[in-house]
Amino acid sequence: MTRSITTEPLTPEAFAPYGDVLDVEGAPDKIINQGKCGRYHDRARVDVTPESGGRVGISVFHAELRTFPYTLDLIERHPEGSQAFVPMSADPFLVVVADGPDAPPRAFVTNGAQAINFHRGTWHGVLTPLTGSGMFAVVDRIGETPNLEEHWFEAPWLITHTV
Ligand SMILES: NC(=O)N[C@@H](O)C(=O)O
Ligand code: NI
Repeated sequence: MTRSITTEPLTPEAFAPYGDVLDVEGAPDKIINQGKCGRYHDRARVDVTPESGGRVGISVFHAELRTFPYTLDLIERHPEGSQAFVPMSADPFLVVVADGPDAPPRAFVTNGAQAINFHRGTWHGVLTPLTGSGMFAVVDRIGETPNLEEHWFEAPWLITHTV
């Protein structure tokens, strides 16, 4: 049995229970660089549990592009750290989150000018680019522990998208 959900546009309000949306909506917090740059200051909660030996790191992911309908058969979470996906091309990508393994997932599509940061412990789908280079800077916890809990669905979710 395949269950289906459809995508919704990504907004900071809708995503708030799961993480942060990084964008340049509204006025910047600071104007810097001789007035040539707006700084949207401290807009994501990076958490790497240093007390458990974690440190923050920046990696680059180069992921294959995916298409709709997208079959979601796995969600995961990182109990010891947050995880940010920062696209290195101005392209929309799919962001899947869930309140728990037994809760229906929520699927968001970014607008091409957004990055996201999953809060520590947020159930999410893996990095899922849709168009562009598939290249992302990923800010997350570097440490000796796996920092990964996976849940494989008995029945996959089919994610559809209507433009
Ligand atoms: N495994 C890994 O580094 N990436 C996943 O955590 C992911 O969310 O894509
Ligand atoms: Ni992850």
